[in-house]
Amino acid sequence: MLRNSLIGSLRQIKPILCSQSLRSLSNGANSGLTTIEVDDKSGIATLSMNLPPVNTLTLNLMHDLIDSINQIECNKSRGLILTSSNDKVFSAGLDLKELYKPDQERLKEFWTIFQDLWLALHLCGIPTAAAINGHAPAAGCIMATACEYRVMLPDFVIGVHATRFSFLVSKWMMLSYQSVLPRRIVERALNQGKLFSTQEALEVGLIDEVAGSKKEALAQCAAFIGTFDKANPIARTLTKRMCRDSDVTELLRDRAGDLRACVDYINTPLFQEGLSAHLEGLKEKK
Ligand SMILES: CCCCCCCCCCCCC/C=C/C(=O)SCCNC(=O)CCNC(=O)[C@H](O)C(C)(C)COP(=O)(O)OP(=O)(O)OC[C@H]1O[C@@H](n2cnc3c(N)ncnc32)[C@H](O)[C@@H]1OP(=O)(O)O
Repeated sequence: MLRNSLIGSLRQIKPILCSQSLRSLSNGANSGLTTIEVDDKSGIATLSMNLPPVNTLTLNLMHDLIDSINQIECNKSRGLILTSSNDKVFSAGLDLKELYKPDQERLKEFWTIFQDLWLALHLCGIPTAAAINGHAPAAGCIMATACEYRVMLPDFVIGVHATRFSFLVSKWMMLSYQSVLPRRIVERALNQGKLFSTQEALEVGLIDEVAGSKKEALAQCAAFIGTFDKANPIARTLTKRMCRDSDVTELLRDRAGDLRACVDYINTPLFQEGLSAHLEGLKEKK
């Protein structure tokens, strides 16, 4: 019953490219904001975000990421490693400019594609790992928590600091955080608007390992993906999705309701004033 409902709901987001032959993966279908490199020996695909200066999740980057995840999954790669081609920032999270005094229709599209991206990553059938080679605040952290394993480089920060600028997070974003960290730590960290240093993130379990370089981080992610070699891939995929069922059901059950609540909240003076101050702060930092 649970399995059937899960498979049913998963069909909604099944990659539409799966019938095509995609052995040589390219980003022809998107605008080049991501790159995919498949290691011929291991069969593992590395998906890099490549939107200077800080990989903000714009509509275009999110579209590209979803296309790329679908391509990698359809091509039956052995695993997916998400990383950044910027050596200082993994992702700065959602594009704040999209949230400031937004055009209402575009805001709806923006939030819907963010939901899609999280679902695509969270339910990706193959093993996933994040090589976090730079700062990963807010939605950058949420993308990393949607992966199955996290390796991070030293001297960066990761976490959801939304409350610092009067943002809330959706329940599904909170559940994503909570799928990695104990609830009491999530509650405290979300309320504090805490960004964890690499070392703190390791201590609480937000990341699994620290790496000395990006090359090492990719190797550690690949080693993690290798740990599934003895598992039957279909059984593994179904098991992963069953484990994640309660996290995604919350969103799949009422995507429209989530969209409405988020759009309403983003339009409040509380949110807009907090965002305006945050954008000023980013400018003044210079
Ligand atoms: C009751 C109902 C409940 C319903 C629920 C309601 C939900 C409401 C939804 C609200 C949203 C939910 C949660 C939010 C998720 C997000 O992801 S919001 C984004 C948060 N991210 C940040 O705050 C990160 C901000 N950036 C930084 O801290 C730094 O940039 C950095 C990542 C640490 C990198 O620093 P550095 O390398 O020094 O680069 P900078 O010089 O700071 O930045 C370069 C330029 O990029 C611009 N920029 C940075 N981040 C963003 C961004 N997220 N969006 C847009 N633009 C960004 C920065 O301003 C610089 O621009 P220029 O000055 O023009 O060069």
